[in-house]
Amino acid sequence: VTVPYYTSALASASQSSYDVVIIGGGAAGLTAAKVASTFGKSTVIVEQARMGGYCTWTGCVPSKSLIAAAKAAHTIRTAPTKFGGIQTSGNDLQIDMKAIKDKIRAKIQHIHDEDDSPQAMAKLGIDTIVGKKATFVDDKTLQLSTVGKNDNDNDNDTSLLHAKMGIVIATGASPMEPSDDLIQGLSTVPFLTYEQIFDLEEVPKRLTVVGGGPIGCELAQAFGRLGATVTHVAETLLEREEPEVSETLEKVFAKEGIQRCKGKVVKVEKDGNGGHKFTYQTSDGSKTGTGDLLLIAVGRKPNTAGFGLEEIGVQLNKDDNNCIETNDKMQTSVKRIYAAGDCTAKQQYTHYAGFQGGIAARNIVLPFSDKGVKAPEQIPSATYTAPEVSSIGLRHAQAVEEYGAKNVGVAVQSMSHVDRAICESEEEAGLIKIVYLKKNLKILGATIMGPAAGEMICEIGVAM
Ligand SMILES: Cc1cc2nc3c(=O)[nH]c(=O)nc-3n(C[C@H](O)[C@H](O)[C@H](O)COP(=O)(O)OP(=O)(O)OC[C@H]3O[C@@H](n4cnc5c(N)ncnc54)[C@H](O)[C@@H]3O)c2cc1C
Ligand SMILES: NC(=O)c1ccc[n+]([C@@H]2O[C@H](COP(=O)([O-])OP(=O)(O)OC[C@H]3O[C@@H](n4cnc5c(N)ncnc54)[C@H](O)[C@@H]3O)[C@@H](O)[C@H]2O)c1
Repeated sequence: VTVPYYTSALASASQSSYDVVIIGGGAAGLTAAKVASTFGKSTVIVEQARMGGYCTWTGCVPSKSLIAAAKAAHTIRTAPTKFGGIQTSGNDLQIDMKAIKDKIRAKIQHIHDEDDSPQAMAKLGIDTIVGKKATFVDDKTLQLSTVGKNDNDNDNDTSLLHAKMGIVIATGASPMEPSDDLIQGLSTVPFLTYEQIFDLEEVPKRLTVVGGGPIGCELAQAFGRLGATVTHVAETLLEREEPEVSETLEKVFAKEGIQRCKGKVVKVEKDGNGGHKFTYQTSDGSKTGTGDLLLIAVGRKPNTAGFGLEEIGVQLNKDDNNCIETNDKMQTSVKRIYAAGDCTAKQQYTHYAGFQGGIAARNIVLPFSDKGVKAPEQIPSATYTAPEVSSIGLRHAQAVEEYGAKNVGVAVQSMSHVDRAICESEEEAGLIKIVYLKKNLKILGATIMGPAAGEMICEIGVAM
């Protein structure tokens, strides 16, 4: 697999001093720039790789596009049983992974060109410097260096950039690649993360997915539906959701033929046939399994190292993967420097990253207006498994812990009683669960599992 990482340096910056300087051209940086520019401030984004960040290139856009293709394959396979009167000729659906990949690439390019590119930014009056890495010199100054040159190169290609009002750090996060202390032998066995998986041109015969978070669950199901024999190793599926979600997803995965290994991978090694063997720890001892291709999806770590943050006094949270500490105005421990998005690791979602970016920029350009705008704690999120899972606020157990069992009510509706779900043949798996305070019926949290759960949760968000 080859992944083109750097776009050509495309500098549209016309000056060396701006009101607001933003590091990172992902969801957080783009929204921060749009807000600062809307307030009439001169604004520049420095992006070391590709405008649009990880969501566009290796995250939401390719994953949701792949999931859509997998859903189409699944619909064709299951239509005869679900709806009757629709015939398919056996089970031999043809999947051309290269063609799917090419389509995904085209969608990425479309979104990049329209929404994220230097040209799109220029139309909004925002300058961009692409292909340069920003490193802090002090709280107002960044040094820019060409990406790809190593530290020992005699790099004449550096310049300084000054921020008159403030800087927003929006540098995102990268896949966690566990050391050999955590997964013995991992460094000796080829594996992929989400940074490479969307470049596959063939459906892997036997795919081992490690990790039961959103990435592991979404991709295990998608590749299963596209024809891979998937082994999914994870203690629990979507452990941050209500227990009913994990239980239901287990049943759905079993029905779709995904082999589940409930435990933690502790060791991997080559199996001698071009594949791998893994050992995982379960409640009743260690077990093994094998596969051809290994996908590691065990979390993402904030990009906060190697560009001078600590040297200028920006505090990192050592207990939380060295994410950047901010107050609720998205301001770091250094007054003129703000941070937003995955590098703050609060919750890693595109919409939240954008929201935080907007708050950071707004608080830079209007520092003296009231007390500043704050980022909310409760945000809706959705995981695009089938059925979709969305949630907001507290889970039942969290609400009980905070308010006491006798004060908390729960309303649960199974999808099997929802007429709309029955019509769509989607009633088998899913629920709507709302957790509330009994005394005033205030909603504390909600979970939806079912078709379009990601859309439906917003209504509850508005109600909250
Ligand atoms: C497979 C996958 C699927 C996902 N699906 C969803 C989804 O469905 N819904 C959802 O809400 N979220 C999803 N996410 C999460 C989402 O992608 C992130 O929350 C979002 O991209 C965060 O945006 P950001 O701006 O903080 O960072 P990023 O998008 O990571 O952007 C950071 C940018 O900063 C640049 N940069 C870093 N350091 C420097 C430097 N020193 N100088 C210059 N530039 C620098 C990087 O090159 C990068 O382009 C998914 C993530 C993955 C991996
Ligand atoms: N639809 C969406 O909004 C969406 C989709 C994908 C990713 N994301 C964002 O990206 C973040 C990162 O996703 P992720 O799924 O990589 O991470 P995650 O942190 O959500 O989940 C990782 C999982 O891997 C497990 N794990 C760790 N080590 C393991 C081992 N050795 N063996 C087996 N399991 C192991 C953990 O217990 C955990 O459950 C998400 O939390 C989310 O914020 C969002």
